[in-house]
Amino acid sequence: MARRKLGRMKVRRPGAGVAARYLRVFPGRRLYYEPESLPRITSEELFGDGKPLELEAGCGTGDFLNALAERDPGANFVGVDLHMKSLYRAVNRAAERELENVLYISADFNIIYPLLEDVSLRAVYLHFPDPGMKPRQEKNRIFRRRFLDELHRALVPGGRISVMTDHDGYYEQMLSLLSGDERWEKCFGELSVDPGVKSRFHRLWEDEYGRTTHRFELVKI
Ligand SMILES: C[S@@+](CC[C@H](N)C(=O)[O-])C[C@H]1O[C@@H](n2cnc3c(N)ncnc32)[C@H](O)[C@@H]1O
Repeated sequence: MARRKLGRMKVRRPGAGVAARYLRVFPGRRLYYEPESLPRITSEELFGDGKPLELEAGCGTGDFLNALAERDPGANFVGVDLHMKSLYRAVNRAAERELENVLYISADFNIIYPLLEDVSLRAVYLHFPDPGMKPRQEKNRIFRRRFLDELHRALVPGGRISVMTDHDGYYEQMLSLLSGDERWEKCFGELSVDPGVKSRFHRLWEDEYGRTTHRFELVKI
């Protein structure tokens, strides 16, 4: 099945109050040229408290992140994605559940790094990232050397990156980037966090199309 077919879905635009509460938009030009004009991705700046912070890169419709937030009110959760319709769905569902500890940001994760503070994130999730439809789009992948360097800087000691992908080629590239990188404890197999809810793409690839999910965690040493 063509991957792009998965993008079709009907979503209602959130009302102004819901958007103001749950959605932030960080335009690309501003993020790239004037990141200091945007809020930093910390619990203090985004939620006004000092709770541990977890982040999902390419959160899509937020099914996984909203479930994490509902399960753990003692922490804050931020989802970042480029696709506004997916974010609308994530935001609408956060509002329906009256979650107080989740926020969604419309932004390109590949240029968001200046907003991440050192030693500030407890966990990062990268689940079913886009592999790119064409070879020339592979350069837009999120999992690359800079991703590992910046997240190693931003995670607390013992902090985790959780990765899942159904894409064999992307998985091979991840393993090759990780070979010889001794900054992480690498754990393959079941993930340590399972909110009991699969993300939209996890359901699609695993349950509907029977694809195998590669999964691993990197724990910052
Ligand atoms: C295959 S979907 C997976 C979504 C979700 N993690 C899930 O498992 O259902 C990949 C998501 O990554 C987002 N994405 C791709 N490149 C991105 C980037 N550079 N910055 C932020 N989001 C990105 C896409 O918009 C899409 O929602």
